[in-house]
Amino acid sequence: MTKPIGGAGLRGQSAGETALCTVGKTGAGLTYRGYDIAVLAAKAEFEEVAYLLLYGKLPNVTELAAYKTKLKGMRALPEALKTVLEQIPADAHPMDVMRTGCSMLGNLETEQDFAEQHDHIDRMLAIFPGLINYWYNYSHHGKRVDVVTDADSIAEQFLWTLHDAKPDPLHVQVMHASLILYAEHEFNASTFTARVCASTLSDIHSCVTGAIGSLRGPLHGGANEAAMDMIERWQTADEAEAEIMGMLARKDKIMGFGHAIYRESDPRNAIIKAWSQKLAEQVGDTRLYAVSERVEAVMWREKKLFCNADFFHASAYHFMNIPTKLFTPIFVCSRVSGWTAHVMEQRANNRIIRPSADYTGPESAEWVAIEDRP
Ligand SMILES: CC(=O)SCCNC(=O)CCNC(=O)[C@H](O)C(C)(C)COP(=O)(O)OP(=O)(O)OC[C@H]1O[C@@H](n2cnc3c(N)ncnc32)[C@H](O)[C@@H]1OP(=O)(O)O
Ligand SMILES: O=C([O-])CC(=O)C(=O)O
Repeated sequence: MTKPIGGAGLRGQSAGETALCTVGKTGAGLTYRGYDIAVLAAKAEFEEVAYLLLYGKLPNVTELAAYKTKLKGMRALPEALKTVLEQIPADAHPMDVMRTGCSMLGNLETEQDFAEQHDHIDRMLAIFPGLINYWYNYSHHGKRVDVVTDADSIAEQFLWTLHDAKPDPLHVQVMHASLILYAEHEFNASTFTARVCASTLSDIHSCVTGAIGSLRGPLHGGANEAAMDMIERWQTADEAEAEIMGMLARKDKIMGFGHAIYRESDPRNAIIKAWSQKLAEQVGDTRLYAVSERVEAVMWREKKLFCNADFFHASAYHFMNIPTKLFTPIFVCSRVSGWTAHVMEQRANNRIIRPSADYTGPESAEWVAIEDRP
């Protein structure tokens, strides 16, 4: 079934060109610069994919090693940023922490010229995992974690700075796949936000700060947390089925299902689902994976709605002992690569993004002096 063109949410309308990504072009596929997501997720490290998006080609051995060394050297948090993070309370939303952290970084290390863009982008990629986990550990456990670790990759750095220990290699492998799956997705809401901001010739931190705000919402990146909150309420697959049937009858939105572009499946789902199953076996889970699978089956049977990238990410992250509130910040640590690739693409061929609106207000209104108004 093809989706109708036009209508609410600019659905089906082209809002520009990109050489970065195709979404659902053959009905279900996803490619980054022509490479199939399934191949990238199976064979690449996240840094290779970030390099592909940001520098235009897959790196060779020397280029990848140099890129990882560069990123490794950019992990330290400025003291002023630590001070700001330490002021943010434990009950703050971690996406608000990401937004503030990114904005503060822009105050401390302001992009003065677009010629510096690559260095600022690489700095954000390198610093974001430590940034959120420094705040998390300080606000929740009173602990100042060292974010300058020996972690070999962004995937490992996230888990290492979260748990303040070298992570399980299987978990690092899953994180690479997860970061690759989340890296880029054409003109989704947060990327479009970044491009609109870039089109005014604003600085890179403003583009990313705005994008973080868009990703925060439960209809976009926030769905992975919302999915987790939902599935962890259920003890058995049968209970999950009964509850989902009730939610559908009440016309509730089921988080982690449906998509604005894909019609029959999200190609990222099968990949993260397989990892979730493997992790379930590792931790001896007999509940969450079974619950998730049943919800998937019921949603397809009842509504022909399929899991998007977020649904099985919930259980996968949970099995790796990642607190639910940090799920969407991981999305940021990944998608910053796609956002900034789009910012550079926008800057390279810019015209300010300024669509028109169909006016629906009154034709003309008569001025009434304030003392005469009802
Ligand atoms: C990484 C990501 O950002 S992926 C998206 C993450 N977001 C979520 O998982 C939130 C839940 N999903 C949704 O809200 C939607 O599916 C969106 C926002 C992703 C896409 O929205 P739209 O493009 O407007 O959806 P679409 O046009 O396909 O909806 C068709 C119908 O299915 C319904 N529907 C879509 N998704 C869901 C859902 N998750 N649960 C229940 N019903 C749904 C819609 O309400 C709509 O019904 P209607 O015609 O009676 O109004
Ligand atoms: O494309 C979208 O609308 C949402 C999405 O899946 C993403 O940003 O990864």
